[in-house]
Amino acid sequence: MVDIVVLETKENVISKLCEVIETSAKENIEKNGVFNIGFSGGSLVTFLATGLPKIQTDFTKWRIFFCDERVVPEDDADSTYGAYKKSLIDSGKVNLKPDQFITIKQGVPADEAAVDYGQKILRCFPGVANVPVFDVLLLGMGPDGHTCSLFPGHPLLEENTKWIAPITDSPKPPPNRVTMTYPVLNHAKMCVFATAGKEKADMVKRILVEKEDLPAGRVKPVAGKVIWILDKEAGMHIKH
Ligand SMILES: O=C(O)[C@H](O)[C@@H](O)[C@H](O)[C@H](O)COP(=O)(O)O
Repeated sequence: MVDIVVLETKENVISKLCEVIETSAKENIEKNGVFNIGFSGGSLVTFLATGLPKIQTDFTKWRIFFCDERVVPEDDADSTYGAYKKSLIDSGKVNLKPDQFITIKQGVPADEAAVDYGQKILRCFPGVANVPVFDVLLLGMGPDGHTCSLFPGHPLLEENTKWIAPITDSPKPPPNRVTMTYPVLNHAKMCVFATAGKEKADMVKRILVEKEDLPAGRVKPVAGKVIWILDKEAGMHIKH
């Protein structure tokens, strides 16, 4: 099921995004005692740094994974974990500790980091049948329609076995990353795109209106839902 929400401003997108997260966190913590959520990088870092401090939740029950991560040192400006550490942990804005972030192995190449990350995830989902079921995966969409580190025309789009795959030729720098693959994305309970800005409007139209086969458009959880939260600029071609 695909829900599309078009709101006036980027601030409205952030508020709606965090409202959705807050509701899911409450439900999953009440049911399972833990909230397994995946973070992406890019503008989502700022969205969450702005919105998460305002939500009501027990952050100590959160376990945060990465939908994709750059294979760089954590103190590198390109590190997605590094960006969240600075904006959410070091800032003291929310009650999250470093060990609540399931981070990738440092100092190894992408292929080794990917295998290790898949094993780390498996340890967090004991007894998982075939694919871990995340409560929420927060996704971005690049201007080329990529999501996570799944890029148009890349062989990784056809990866249907590995949960986490390496990429060493990312067209979006840096080149070396690990990424969740569609088997994981499409087994989540809920995937959420938070997308703002007129530079995304064309791609949003190609994916959501013209149904072109692009990476972000392939996110369709088999037993879950996907929500696109857009501001009016990114959603200018969406009839609502
Ligand atoms: O680490 C990354 O590069 C991200 O995970 C990436 O997939 C991002 O979500 C999109 O590129 C959208 O980024 P923006 O929202 O900044 O355009």
